[in-house]
Amino acid sequence: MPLPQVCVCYLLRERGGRTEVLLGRKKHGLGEGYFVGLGGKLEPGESAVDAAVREVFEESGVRVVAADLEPRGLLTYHFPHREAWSQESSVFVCRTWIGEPAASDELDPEWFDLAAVPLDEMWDDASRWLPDVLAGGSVRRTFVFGADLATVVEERRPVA
Ligand SMILES: CNc1ncnc2c1ncn2[C@@H]1O[C@H](COP(=O)(O)OP(=O)(O)OP(=O)(O)O)[C@@H](O)[C@H]1O
Repeated sequence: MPLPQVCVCYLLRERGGRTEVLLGRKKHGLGEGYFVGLGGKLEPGESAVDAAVREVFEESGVRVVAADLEPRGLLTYHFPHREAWSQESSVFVCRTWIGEPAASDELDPEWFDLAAVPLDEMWDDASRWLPDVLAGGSVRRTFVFGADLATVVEERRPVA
């Protein structure tokens, strides 16, 4: 069975010569309480890019267009102790949008300097790839979570 597909999109802006990323504490659902980027599940037949455009709008009220989304990779999450949580996430970064981020049912968006991303309040895998992606990199990685459903117990990179 293919894994359920989700997407995440990190909005980046420049402020005073520094780069900031838009995150928010997830109000409910998978990962409740963690700081996350904007994103969610793909609808049937929807591409990851189209889902990211839709989710960014639903969760923050800002409009991005598909051509401005920079694809930055694919993450596979395995939860052997809770198979329903296993999923695959397409990762995007976006620097152009219309509107001002506003609170939604999903999260209250906040800007963070890239040097102050709250990695200790995010999913455990984030510290292993997010700083690099926000600095311009890409990621292709598989993370396996343990029985506590929170700790990464194994990390795999694709064989070259
Ligand atoms: C396990 N380690 C993880 N580390 C970092 N980020 C993770 C994650 N696991 C899920 N994510 C992100 O969470 C969103 C999907 O979550 P999910 O609950 O399926 O979606 P959400 O409730 O927002 O869905 P809808 O808005 O209903 O579509 C999506 O952005 C996805 O990239």
